[in-house]
Amino acid sequence: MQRPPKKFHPHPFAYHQEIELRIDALSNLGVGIGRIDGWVVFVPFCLPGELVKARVFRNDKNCSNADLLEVLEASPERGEPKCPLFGTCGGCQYQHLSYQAQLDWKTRQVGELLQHMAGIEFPVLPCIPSPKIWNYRSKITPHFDRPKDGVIGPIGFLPNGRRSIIDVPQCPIAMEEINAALPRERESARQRAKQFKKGATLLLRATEGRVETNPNAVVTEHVGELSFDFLAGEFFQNNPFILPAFTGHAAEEAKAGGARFLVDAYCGSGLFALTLAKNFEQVAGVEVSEAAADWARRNAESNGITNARFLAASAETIFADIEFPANETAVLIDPPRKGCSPEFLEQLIAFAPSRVVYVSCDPATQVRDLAILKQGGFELQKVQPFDLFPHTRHLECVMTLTRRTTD
Ligand SMILES: C[S@@+](CC[C@H](N)C(=O)[O-])C[C@H]1O[C@@H](n2cnc3c(N)ncnc32)[C@H](O)[C@@H]1O
Repeated sequence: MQRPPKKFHPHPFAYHQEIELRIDALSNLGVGIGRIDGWVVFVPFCLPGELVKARVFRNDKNCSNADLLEVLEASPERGEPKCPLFGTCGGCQYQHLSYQAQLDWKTRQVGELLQHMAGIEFPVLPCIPSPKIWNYRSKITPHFDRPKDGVIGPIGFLPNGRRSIIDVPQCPIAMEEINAALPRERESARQRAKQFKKGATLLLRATEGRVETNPNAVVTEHVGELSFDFLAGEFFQNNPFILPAFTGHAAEEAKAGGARFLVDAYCGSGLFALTLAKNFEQVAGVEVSEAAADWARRNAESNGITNARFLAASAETIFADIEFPANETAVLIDPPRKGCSPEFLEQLIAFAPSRVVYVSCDPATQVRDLAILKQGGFELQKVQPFDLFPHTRHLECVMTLTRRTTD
């Protein structure tokens, strides 16, 4: 048997002990959870209901981690993964699960987070599917490590829980044009191996049917009747197929209470501010990246939108500047994964808008912030997950809150 790593803690299982267990649930990292005599064991790539054989590689304080060896009794939801690297590559967690079951798990995951983290029992609406479930990603960024003796090793992504990059020649969730360009880009990097003193990251961004590899090139994405220019290396939602439904839902939720004004905090290059602008008299966006705020202004102009202005600043500063009456204002927030800062939440509560539409790619930090907003006088009205990332554990979740009336 292979020798355990120095830090291996031998209880309750020996290093590489083979165990059989029934999987009960999936964690929010998409990993199967089972129990042996009440002790929790995490096993990736298996599904609820399955009986599996697994090999323990780590015991933590109150759980163990094991690699999947064999599925002894398969779930009826189990399907054939499309990618030969599924199980090795860290990009996808759910290719072996039917698409409907993926949606069901994502819906359930949000409900459980609400219950466990904030003590809120709330009916989460079924996760909205992506219109395209393969070849939907418009951006990938394969990496490679420092070339050795002038030769580049694997070019791809980090495998699950391990440190060395695995070679990814094709990626079935990336757009067709990205897969068509990938062999050429990988070969071109290999030809230039001597130029790289360190590891590097390649960029492949597909818009308008072509692939851009220069992060500073201007690219254009179309959402409904609007077009958005931005730099290829910058943030833009990377599943364009679902964006009309996603922004349409945000629009419905923001205008539902009859608000006349909209604040879009963390607005990037203006996706929500500009797609929602026709529903409001005036819109104000705030974005910390000077460059992104500038693109938002230019996108307003190129789309003929005259009722939106953008501030390049940290999100909380918008409240000092805003002249909209709070009871006629909806605030849309779409922060990075880490969620909102305490300063922002404090200012938002003090401003007390009539509605908040909170969009997030990490429902855990969203639920954490929701608990603060609830204490600050807001009531949860609707929870709608969207599957921007089929076959992965990721999702976007839109929560609508209204201000509690005092009478
Ligand atoms: C998840 S992205 C959303 C962007 C935009 N809503 C979209 O969908 O394209 C989050 C954005 O928040 C910006 N950001 C991060 N921290 C910020 C802060 N403290 N204040 C304002 N914007 C911030 C980032 O630069 C990024 O553009």
